[in-house]
Amino acid sequence: MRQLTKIESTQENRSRANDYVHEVYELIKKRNPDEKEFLQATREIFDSLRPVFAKHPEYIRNGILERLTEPERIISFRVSWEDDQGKVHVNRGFRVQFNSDLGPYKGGIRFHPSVNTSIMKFLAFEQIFKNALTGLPIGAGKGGSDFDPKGKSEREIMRFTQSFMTELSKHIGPDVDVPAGDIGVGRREIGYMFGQYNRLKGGYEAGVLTGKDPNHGGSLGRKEATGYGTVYFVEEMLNENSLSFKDSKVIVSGSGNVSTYAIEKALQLGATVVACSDSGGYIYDKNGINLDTVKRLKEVEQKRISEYVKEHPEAEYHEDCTAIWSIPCDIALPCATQNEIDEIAAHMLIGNGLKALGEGANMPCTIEAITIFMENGVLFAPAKAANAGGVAVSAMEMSQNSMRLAWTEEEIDERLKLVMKNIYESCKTAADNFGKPGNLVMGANVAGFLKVADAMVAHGIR
Ligand SMILES: NC(=O)C1=CN([C@@H]2O[C@H](COP(=O)(O)OP(=O)(O)OC[C@H]3O[C@@H](n4cnc5c(N)ncnc54)[C@H](O)[C@@H]3O)[C@@H](O)[C@H]2O)C=CC1
Ligand SMILES: O=C(O)CCC(=O)C(=O)O
Repeated sequence: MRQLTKIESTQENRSRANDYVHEVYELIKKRNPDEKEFLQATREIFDSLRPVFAKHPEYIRNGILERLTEPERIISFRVSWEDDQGKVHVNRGFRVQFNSDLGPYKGGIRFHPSVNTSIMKFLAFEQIFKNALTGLPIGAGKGGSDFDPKGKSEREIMRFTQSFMTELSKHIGPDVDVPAGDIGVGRREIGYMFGQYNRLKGGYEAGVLTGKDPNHGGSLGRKEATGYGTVYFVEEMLNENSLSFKDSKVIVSGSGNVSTYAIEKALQLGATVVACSDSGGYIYDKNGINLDTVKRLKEVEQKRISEYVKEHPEAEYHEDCTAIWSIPCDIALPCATQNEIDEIAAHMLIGNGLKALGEGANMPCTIEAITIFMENGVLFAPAKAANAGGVAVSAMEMSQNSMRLAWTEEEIDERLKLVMKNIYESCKTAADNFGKPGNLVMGANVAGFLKVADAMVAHGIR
């Protein structure tokens, strides 16, 4: 971590920093008026960075904020495909290549009907800071399509994914841009994309995608990494405050990749997980949900979470997934999607005794909800830091692919734990150095920013 405390932050520097941040934010609003998720993500960062610019006028001179908030490249393309009945469909594909100062663009692919430019840009923007925090050599990107995988047959998913990759393949490569999974994209879709990429290139480029099956070039531990990493990070934060997962009551939203393995690790650390959800509703079991059933329903049978109560009549199912936050708990892990916790949910959780929250999903809490948590003394682990374990193990997959070898599960887990611990320490130190001890939101934003800003200065104005 850089030595930051020696530089004076004078009144003049502070007001120049405020003016700079204000001017750039106004510019971004003007340039991207309809991109509410992107504006939300930038606003949260900007609020943290004022003190940094007061101490580092060189970042203002180098136009870091203007450059950091404009993607290096946005690729948008048509994805045509044929369904099982022979009907032709057209979806829109995206890849936002946001920043390459620390390494090849790196970030997941999302298939969900809500995907649009704003959501792609917010996710790729968040990825800049998250990837920087890992300390690994990866830049930032994100991609996806407004394709809805729900209700599609196996062959339809394959045809769509191949068509998507036929265009995307022109823009990626092991040293250029390395996509992975996100909502709606797991090992199966990565497998189809990998097959299609190599078919088009006429070779075998192992490092072009991560999240592959460990039997076919993937890393052990990648599937578990985001969920496990989130719990490791939260456990660091809890321990610092003489708390732990042991004997605590936990709620995890979602029941996909991140949620499943966050639940698994929380259980291993002695917690009781009383609720989880999908986009249709949530299940609640006061004695603790059965993870084996959730895994089978979701990973194998691809069913709705409502099916759970057929096998566990002692549990309750409620439609309206947002009501999951009305259940009393000590620790909440939102692991489903953006803005799933608003002010109302935040007040409910606090009223029911919430002690800590860890963001497994990207930007699951609104800015207003974050403020409420902080003002009420809830320990808060922000997504950029807490869910960085997934991309960290992706970077490890890239290393293994380059070396043409495979590390063991234990080796990956040790490395993941260390990365999460280091991220926690960097966030804590940055928050201390900038006068907001314990504020990990500010700490994550500042620590990630400094890493990438220094690289941008070193690489010249471009
Ligand atoms: N897969 C990864 O390695 C990483 C994922 N993330 C983030 O974690 C979140 C979840 O991603 P994955 O688990 O990969 O996706 P997934 O597709 O495996 O699972 C998403 C889950 O969320 C549920 N869901 C969607 N909207 C919901 C809503 N409004 N309320 C309740 N449940 C809802 C879905 O039914 C599904 O169970 C996303 O925000 C993603 O960007 C972040 C870092 C890495
Ligand atoms: O593993 C990766 O490259 C990307 C993970 C991701 O999309 C994320 O961290 O949000």
